[in-house]
Amino acid sequence: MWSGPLAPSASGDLTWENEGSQVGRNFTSSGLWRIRVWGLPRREQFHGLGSMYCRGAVAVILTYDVNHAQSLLELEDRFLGLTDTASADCLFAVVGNKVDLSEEAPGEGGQGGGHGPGQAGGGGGCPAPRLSKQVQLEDAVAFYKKILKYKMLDEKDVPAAEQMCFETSAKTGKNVDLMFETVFDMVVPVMLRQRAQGPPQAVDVASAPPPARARSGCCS
Ligand SMILES: Nc1nc2c(ncn2[C@@H]2O[C@H](COP(=O)(O)OP(=O)(O)OP(=O)(O)O)[C@@H](O)[C@H]2O)c(=O)[nH]1
Repeated sequence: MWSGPLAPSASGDLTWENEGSQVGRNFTSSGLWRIRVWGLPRREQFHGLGSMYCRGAVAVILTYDVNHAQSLLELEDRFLGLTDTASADCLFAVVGNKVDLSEEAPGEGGQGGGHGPGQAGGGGGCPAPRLSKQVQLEDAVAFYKKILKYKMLDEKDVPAAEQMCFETSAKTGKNVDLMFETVFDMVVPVMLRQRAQGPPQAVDVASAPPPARARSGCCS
């Protein structure tokens, strides 16, 4: 299901739009484009758009950087409120990205590292600097539980935190398919239930009565 433009293993450059601003070039990152909609943008001027994108959403994927503790805090402080417009039975996933930067590379002895910027799709034979992982999966699980509290959802009625918290790498593709497939497997029944429960919000133009023919001026 998640092939094509969402496949993180695909390579090649691509530009894409994020809330109206061109923010990136790198096809590997495009695997997280949909995540970006909810987790970003960081820039204040686009924040108003966040709640617009969340309106009626059946799933929200909140993404942070496992190597920057602040990015998880920001999800709570700045982005959780944007989900107020999501649908009542919206599913939430919490995704820690860029795990490749703090994972031990094969054959390496596990030295700590500096804080160079992550560059998915980079390469050229130079070993990437290793970062120290600042956010653990348990922190994401705790955040997921905060989301449930914020949304006043009962843990019994929603998927378990352990099912909805992931650690991914858009660079290596680690867990990206798993995350999207898990979310989609859960979202489809929610969407079907919503459809069965009520008519769509959209106006059905096909069944609308034709407008009375207006008399035009002298030439009709
Ligand atoms: N190593 C690594 N780099 C990544 C990963 N995902 C994105 N990047 C890189 O991180 C940089 C920022 O990526 P964006 O997709 O623009 O994400 P952003 O959230 O706008 O930026 P940051 O929050 O600063 O990471 C780009 O150079 C990406 O290629 C990943 O999983 N691993």
